[in-house]
Amino acid sequence: MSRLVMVSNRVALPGESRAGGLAIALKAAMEESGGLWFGWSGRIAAESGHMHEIDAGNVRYITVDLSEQDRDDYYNGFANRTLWPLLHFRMDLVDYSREMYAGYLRVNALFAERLAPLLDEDDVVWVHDYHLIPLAQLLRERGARCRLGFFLHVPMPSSDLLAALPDHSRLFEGLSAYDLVGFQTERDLERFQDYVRLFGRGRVVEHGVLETAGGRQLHAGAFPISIDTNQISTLAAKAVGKASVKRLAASMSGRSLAIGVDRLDYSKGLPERFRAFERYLQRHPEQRGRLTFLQIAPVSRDTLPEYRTLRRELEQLAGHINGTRADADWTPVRYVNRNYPHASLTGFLRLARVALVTPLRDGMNLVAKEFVAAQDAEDPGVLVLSSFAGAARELTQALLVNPYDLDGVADAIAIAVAMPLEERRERWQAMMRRLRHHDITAWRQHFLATLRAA
Ligand SMILES: O=P(O)(O)OC[C@H]1O[C@H](O[C@H]2O[C@H](CO)[C@@H](O)[C@H](O)[C@H]2O)[C@H](O)[C@@H](O)[C@@H]1O
Ligand SMILES: O=c1ccn([C@@H]2O[C@H](COP(=O)(O)OP(=O)(O)O)[C@@H](O)[C@H]2O)c(=O)[nH]1
Repeated sequence: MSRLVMVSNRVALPGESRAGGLAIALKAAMEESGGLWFGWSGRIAAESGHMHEIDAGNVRYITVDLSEQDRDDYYNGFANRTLWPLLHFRMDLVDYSREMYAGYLRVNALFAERLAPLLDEDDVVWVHDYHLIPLAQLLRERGARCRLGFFLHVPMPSSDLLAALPDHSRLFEGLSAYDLVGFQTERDLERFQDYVRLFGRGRVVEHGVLETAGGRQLHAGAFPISIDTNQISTLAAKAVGKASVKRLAASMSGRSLAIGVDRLDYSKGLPERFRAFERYLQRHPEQRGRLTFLQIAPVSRDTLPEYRTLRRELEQLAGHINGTRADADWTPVRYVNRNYPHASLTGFLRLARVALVTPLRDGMNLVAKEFVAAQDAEDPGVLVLSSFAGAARELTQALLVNPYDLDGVADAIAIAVAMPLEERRERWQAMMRRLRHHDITAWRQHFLATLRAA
């Protein structure tokens, strides 16, 4: 069997636990299959390029340090201030400069330089996410002849938005050096095909087979990422015995819990969610005091101005809602900027009657899937899910909402709180069937089998 080489900006090193779906999903996939995981060490050094090696179980981790300048231009800059907002349909937040783009290409070239000598011809290399779009081309230029696949974890936006990026054709034509390009959903794939046809100087030979300007054929498909369903389910059942979970349960004083769990990111629709919860309290005064909303929001990319502004806005909103709506013995919103490990987080999810997963745009959203897997089959909670999350394509039995429609989200919360047990069970069973079948192992195997056959 050929060796699997995963490449991603963020590598989940042994013992590390930090919010972020890509790292959590790849960790599960990597531990199952073994191989090499290559990426940024997360460390800053005087110069870029120093490598670290760790062997743990069947996985070898090789990571590279970056200089402050490279981190700022590549990760903070072009990846997270240009591509991230663009790919999440937020043109208003896109910040582009040639310097940042040059830094992005420089770090991709450095990764290719360090990785190419480690590759064998029969390796299968799987590159992840928008940080590393040009990597295949740079590896090929350095002699890599193995299979190369790419998976985009974030949405692929409408082609008109992509076309607004300076130098977009150079960037996206780089994808043609891969043998297979994977997206989260069919919609993402369709939008990419539109881009290739309308702006990418290429042609759609047939659905899933593209020809680029240079005449190279490339396969593309939808591969919705998932979770380790059994593991989350088992962990959640065990977690209810943990002290942190028991304390949360005791603190509810018989009230129901609504939960949100998201990195503190503007794509997650948190201000809109807080306002929708406030709207629920206004529109349903009879339910006042019956539901407490716990939002767990570990800080993310917190040196970037957009993220700091969001943090201030949420602090104000939580303060405003609590100041105007709380009672002496009830605080409507609990807002926590901590990162919890899965061992307790899954227990929190299991305690909740309602989960609010209402991103404005999200590639997939693993929290939505984890919430379903964490439920007690006898008394499952209700998922309120944005139709703009990739997960909504699969979890169709959730209460699907438009996160911009505050009244609609408020009504969905009220419906969720009042939903009879029978209906909750039916919806949950259908979603759980899907997740048992389409788990992280199925995702990895499907992508790799398609890549090997491409
Ligand atoms: O590494 P960070 O900059 O701290 O950000 C965390 C990750 O955020 C994004 O996650 C995406 O991948 C998830 C799994 O496929 C998906 O469910 C979610 O919708 C996406 O937002 C980002 O794409 C990753 O590269 C980051 O590591
Ligand atoms: O305190 C926290 C908050 C989140 N997460 C995890 O971070 C991941 C978030 O992935 P998702 O796909 O929902 O969004 P992303 O952050 O990748 O955009 C999920 O596995 C969460 O369980 C976590 O471990 N601890």
